[in-house]
Amino acid sequence: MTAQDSGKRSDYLSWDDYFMSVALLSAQRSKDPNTQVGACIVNRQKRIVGVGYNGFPTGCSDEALPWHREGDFLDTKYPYVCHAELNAVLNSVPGNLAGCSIYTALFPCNECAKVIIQAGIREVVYLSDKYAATDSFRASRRLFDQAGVVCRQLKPASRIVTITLDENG
Ligand SMILES: Nc1ccn([C@H]2C[C@H](O)[C@@H](COP(=O)(O)O)O2)c(=O)n1
Ligand SMILES: [Zn+2]
Repeated sequence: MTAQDSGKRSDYLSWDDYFMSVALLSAQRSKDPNTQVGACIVNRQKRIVGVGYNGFPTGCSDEALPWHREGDFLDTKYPYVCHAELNAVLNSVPGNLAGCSIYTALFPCNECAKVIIQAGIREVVYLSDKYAATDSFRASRRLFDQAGVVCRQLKPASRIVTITLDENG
């Protein structure tokens, strides 16, 4: 019997698109007004073992710290925000991340690159590389290259994934 004869749906999400969609859905939780990033860690058995998004550390109010991009360093978000990839690693189910892949909406910065490498993650799948020209992201590339972590930009099969939160489906 062919796939067509079986009646199976043909427009289901690929694994790559599915895991990136989970990362992007997680990003919707971010309070950052400028850039919302989500990350999803997947093990070799294609099981999701951690998700995260960019936000302030637990216990630090989303209203008491600044979300600004400019101004004195201490008056911007940068010294306070935890990146999506860091949170995905820290939120992961206790165990081993060795050999896992991380799906992230935005290519990891150098600080997250160090965490990803040290956690044993071997593949980075990203959607956007909008900060590729900055030193932080150039450093990440260098770290990943040396550590043998494979990076690939996802070219999604489906550009739009629709989720309707409606009790009638
Ligand atoms: N791979 C990345 C890159 C950035 N982030 C977070 C950190 C900030 O909340 C935001 C970047 O802010 P922007 O300079 O674009 O206003 O994105 C991350 O979680 N993961
Ligand atoms: Zn980072």
